[in-house]
Amino acid sequence: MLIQWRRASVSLFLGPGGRARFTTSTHWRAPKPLAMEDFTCDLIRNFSIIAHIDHGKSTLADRLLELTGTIKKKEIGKNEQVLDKLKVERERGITVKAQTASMMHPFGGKQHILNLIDTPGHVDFAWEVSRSLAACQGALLLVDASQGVQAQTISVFHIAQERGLKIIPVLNKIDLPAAQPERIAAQMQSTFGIDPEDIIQISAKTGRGVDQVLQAIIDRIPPPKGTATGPLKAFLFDSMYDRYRGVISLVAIQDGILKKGDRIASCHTKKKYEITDIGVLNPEEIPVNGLHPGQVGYIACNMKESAEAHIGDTLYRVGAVVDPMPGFKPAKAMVYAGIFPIDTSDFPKLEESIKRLALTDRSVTIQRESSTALGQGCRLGFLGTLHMDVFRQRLEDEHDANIIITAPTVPYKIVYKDREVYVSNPTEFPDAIDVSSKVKEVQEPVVKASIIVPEEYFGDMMDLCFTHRAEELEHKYLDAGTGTESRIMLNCVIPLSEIVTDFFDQLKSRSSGFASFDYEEAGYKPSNLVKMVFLLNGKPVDALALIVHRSHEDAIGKLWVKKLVKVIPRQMFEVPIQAAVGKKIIARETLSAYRADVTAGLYGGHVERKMKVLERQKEGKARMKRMGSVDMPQEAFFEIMSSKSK
Ligand SMILES: Nc1nc2c(ncn2[C@@H]2O[C@H](COP(=O)(O)OP(=O)(O)OP(=O)(O)O)[C@@H](O)[C@H]2O)c(=O)[nH]1
Repeated sequence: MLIQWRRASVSLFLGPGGRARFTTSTHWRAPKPLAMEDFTCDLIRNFSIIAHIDHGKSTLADRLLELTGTIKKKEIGKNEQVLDKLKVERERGITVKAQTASMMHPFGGKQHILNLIDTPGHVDFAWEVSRSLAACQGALLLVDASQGVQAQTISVFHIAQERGLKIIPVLNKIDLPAAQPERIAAQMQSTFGIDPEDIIQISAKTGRGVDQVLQAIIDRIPPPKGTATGPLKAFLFDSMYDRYRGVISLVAIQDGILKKGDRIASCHTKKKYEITDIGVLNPEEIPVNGLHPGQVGYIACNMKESAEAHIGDTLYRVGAVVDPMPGFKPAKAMVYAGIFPIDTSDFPKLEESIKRLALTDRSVTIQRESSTALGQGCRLGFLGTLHMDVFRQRLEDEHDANIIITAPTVPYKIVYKDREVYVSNPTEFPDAIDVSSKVKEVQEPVVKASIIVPEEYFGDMMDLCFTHRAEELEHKYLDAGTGTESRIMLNCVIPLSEIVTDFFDQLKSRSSGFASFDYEEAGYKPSNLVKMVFLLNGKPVDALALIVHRSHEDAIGKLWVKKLVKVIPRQMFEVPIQAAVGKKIIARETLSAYRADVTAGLYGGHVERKMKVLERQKEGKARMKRMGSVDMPQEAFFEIMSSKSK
C-alpha cells in the first residue's frame, strides 16, 4: 500500500502487517484548494453516528461516504470500514479513534457539506464520543434491529440529549433474519420516547434505506449557527500528531474566517501560532483557502507538543478579545498499570515508543516508575481496561515493543488526618500498620453500572454483581407488556476495581454473550482495603503487590501463590512463596529444590565419601538459602501477568 504522507492520522502510516512505514510519493501533487466561502451555514450539517458497539456505525459511515461519492463504491458485503484505520481497530472490529470526513452532496440543486464525525462504541471511549458530539448539531442513533437497545445505546443517547443535539433514530441490520424492527421500534419508544414514525429502517450492509438517512440529515438536523463578520472563534475538538508538521488540530469554526497565514492564540494556554496548513478531511486531507462559520476542518500551526492542543479550547485571532466557548470535562484515567521492557536495557527505546504513541492518544497519562524486580518502566493511566489492552497491542504492533504489563489498579484515595492522597500504584499504598494508626480512611472509586440482559440470565447477573461487591441493586423491565422475550435493565453501584479484572469476561460468559454493560463514574466510597505483598524466600517482590478488599484476601492470596509456584524456576534450595497482608501470611506454597546429583561421579562402595559430599551440598544449600535472593526472571513475570489478565 502506498501511503500519502501528508495524511495527519497515524493510521495511514501503516504499511502491510501494521508496521510503520513512512513513504513519500514522488508523484504526489497537492490538490487544488477548495473554495469554502460558498458553503454558508445553511448548506452545512455537522453530525455524528452514535450506537452501542457493533451496531454498524462504521458500516453506515462507509455507505454514506459511497453514496455521496466521497469514496468509490465497493462490492456490497465487502465492508472496508474506511474510517476504522488502526490495525487494532480492524482486527478487533472496534473503533478506537474517532475520525472525521467531510462529504459534499447536492440537495435541491445546491452543493452541501455534511461533516461526519465517527465515534467509538466501547464504554472506555465514552470521552471520545462526548468530544466528537461537541462539534455537532445532530446525531444518528443507530440500533441493531436484532439486538435492540443495549447499555451503550442508552448512555450515548443521554450524552447526545444533554448536548441538545437533534437525534435521528435509525434501525440497522433489517436484512438479518433475526431482525424484529417493530418490536425494537416499540422498545425505542418506551426507552427514549421516540416516535416509531420517525425511525428510519435500513441495512447498512446492503445499502437499503441509506438514502433516506442522507435526506433526513438535511431535513432534520439544524444547520450550525455563526457569523463571518464576528471575531474569530474556533473550537478545538480533536488533535493528532504528524511527525513532519507537529500537532494537527481539528476545529469547528463558530464565528469568523480562518485562513492560512493567520495568527491565532489559544484561550487556554495564551500561546500564539501561525496557521501553516488548513483544510478539510475527505477523509484524506484537502487543502482549503479558508474555513468559514459552521465548517469543520484541520489546521497545522507549528504546535510542537500534543499537550498544547487542549481539547475543548477556543482559538481566536491574536489581538482580539473573546469569551472562550464552554469546554468539557477532560478525560480522566480510571485504570493504571506499569509497563516495563522484558529486556531492561530496552527502556529508553520503550519510553520513546510510549511517548510517540501517546501523541496519537491524548487520554493516556505517563509517569516514570522504577521497580526493584522489573527495573525502569512507565506507569500509565488509561480510561479503562480495553483502552489499556489496545494501547499495549499498538505498542507491540506498531513499535515492536516486548513488554511486561503489571496488574491494573484504580486510583485509591487515602484520607490521612490532615490531607488526602491518591494512590494508583500498590507499592505506594500504606502498609497495614499505617492504615490502622495514621490513616483515617481508605476510599475507592465506584461506578454506576447498568446491565441489559434477557430475563433468563437475570439470576446469574445478580449473582455476578453480588460476588463483585455491588450495592444499591435495582432493576426494571425494558419490554414491559410486549410479550415473552423480556429484557431487564439492572442498575447498581459497584467498585471500579471489581470491573477492571474479570468482570466483563464473566458477564459475557454467564449471559452467553447476551448481556451489555455500561458504567459512569460515581465518586468514591470508604472501603476495607489492604495491601497484599508476595514474598519469595522471605523477600517481597514489589512489582507483584496488589490492593485487595479484605473479604477477597484469602481467595486472591491462594490463587496467586499457586500461579507463582508454576512459573518460578526451581532453585538449588527450597523456596517458600507467600502472600502476606501486614505481618499475616495469608497463603503459602513451597517451590521444591532442584536436586543436582553431586554423587553421580562416585562409584562403588564409598558410602562415607558419598555421605560427606551430600552433607556438604546440604550445608551449601542452607547457606545459599540464608543469603539467597531468588530473582524472578522477566519471563516468569510475563507469564504471570498475561495469565492474570485471562
Ligand atoms: N447483516 C448486517 N450486518 C451488518 C449491517 N451493518 C453492519 N453489519 C455488520 O456488523 C458488524 C459490526 O459493524 P461495524 O460497522 O464495525 O460496527 P461499529 O458500530 O462501527 O462497531 P464499533 O466501531 O466497534 O463500535 C460488522 O460485521 C458488519 O459487517 C447490516 O445492515 N446488516
